[in-house]
Amino acid sequence: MKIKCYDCGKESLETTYGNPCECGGLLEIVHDFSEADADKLKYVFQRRLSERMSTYASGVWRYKELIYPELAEEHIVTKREGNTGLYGSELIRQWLGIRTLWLKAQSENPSGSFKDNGMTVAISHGRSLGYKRFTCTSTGNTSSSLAMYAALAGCESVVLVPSEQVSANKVLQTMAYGAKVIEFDGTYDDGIRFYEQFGVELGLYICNSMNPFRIEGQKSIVFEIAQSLNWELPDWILIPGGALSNVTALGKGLLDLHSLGLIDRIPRVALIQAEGASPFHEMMIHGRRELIPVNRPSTIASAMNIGHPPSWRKAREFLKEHKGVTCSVTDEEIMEAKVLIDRSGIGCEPASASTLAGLRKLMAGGTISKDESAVCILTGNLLKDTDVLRKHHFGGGPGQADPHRVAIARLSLETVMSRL
Ligand SMILES: Cc1ncc(COP(=O)(O)O)c(C=O)c1O
Ligand SMILES: N[C@@H](CCOP(=O)(O)O)C(=O)O
Repeated sequence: MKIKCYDCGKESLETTYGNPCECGGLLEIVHDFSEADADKLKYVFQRRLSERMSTYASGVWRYKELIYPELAEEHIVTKREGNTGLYGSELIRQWLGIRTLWLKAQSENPSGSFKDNGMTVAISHGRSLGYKRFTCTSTGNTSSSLAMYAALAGCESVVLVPSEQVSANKVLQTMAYGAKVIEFDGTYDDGIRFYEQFGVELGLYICNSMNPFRIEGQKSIVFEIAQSLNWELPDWILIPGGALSNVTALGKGLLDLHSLGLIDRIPRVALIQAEGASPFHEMMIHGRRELIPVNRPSTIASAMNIGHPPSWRKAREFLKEHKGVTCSVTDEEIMEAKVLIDRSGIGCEPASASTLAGLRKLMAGGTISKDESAVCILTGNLLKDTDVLRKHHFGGGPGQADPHRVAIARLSLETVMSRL
């Protein structure tokens, strides 16, 4: 395994972790899988499914050989993350009119989002280097995950969080795990710029997704999907896009599986952004060579409220080379899809629902056919954003909007029966 700059190709030391290369490019982990044996790997991954207590009970560390083979087990900080459900929903399938649909509920992770898949690897790496203080900037999920693993490892965390357009639940979750939260005026993009400028001087271990160990861990999401489907992936995988670490990891994971011979075809990937924060989609549909940042991104899907995604070059390369597509959806479309996902019993936060909204749009536009199969990756938990839920279900005030809520003056069998 080596660490290389994606842009200038220079090889880096392991201690450069969460900072960009001197040239400003993103670092990337390059594995040598030339000795790997696909059948043996399949056998090992299958056997580990029955693990309950060991490190390999984790849905991330089950694939250690493809993620971070060199790391000594004693350094691993795990909460048996991953192992999330892959569900079908007849309600949603019929709403779309598609042949086959699965929903991958990353919301079932220990801190409630897909961030745990990458964070367990980043924190373990940082700990192996002797770090005791970890940091990130975040719209709330990265910080919750970071704070949880840092606490688990007996370490400290300090996080930079925009003072507006983030979910209070996520900030509270982060604080509850013991992180020092520094609020600032600005967006996630300003936080990233701060680390680009001062990351090295700070001397803390940075866990944002420019950290290549995060990307390695996040690859396990598609490894799990592939293993659950007996190494036969669907025609399409839909994923939400903000900073674009998710799609970058998905692409890298798919290429790993393909080069190892664990899958024989790479499915098409659809990257979905929220209309108010869609600089990547805009670049792709207009065929621009450079991304034009959005200075004031704004969407109800606060997890994707990002105007200058750090991983855009990597994301573009994968999507271009493997017939990927992009799409943007409005906040209304996101909420319509979210209500359905919640009602299906699976549930998710707004950002995740963009995948289903995007699938519907791409079907309506003829890009995806009803005879194809798809997986939507649901990245975060329903309870991650109760402000949005409150607004939707309470509308103008408690009890007013949702037809499932009725008020009765006195609790008696007659009054309850009269409302049934
Ligand atoms: C719940 C959720 N969904 C989607 C995203 C977007 O993923 P990415 O920023 O990796 O593109 C994020 C933020 O990263 C998120 O927290
Ligand atoms: N939604 C994210 C924003 C992207 O963060 P990163 O982990 O990709 O750097 C968050 O929860 O902060």
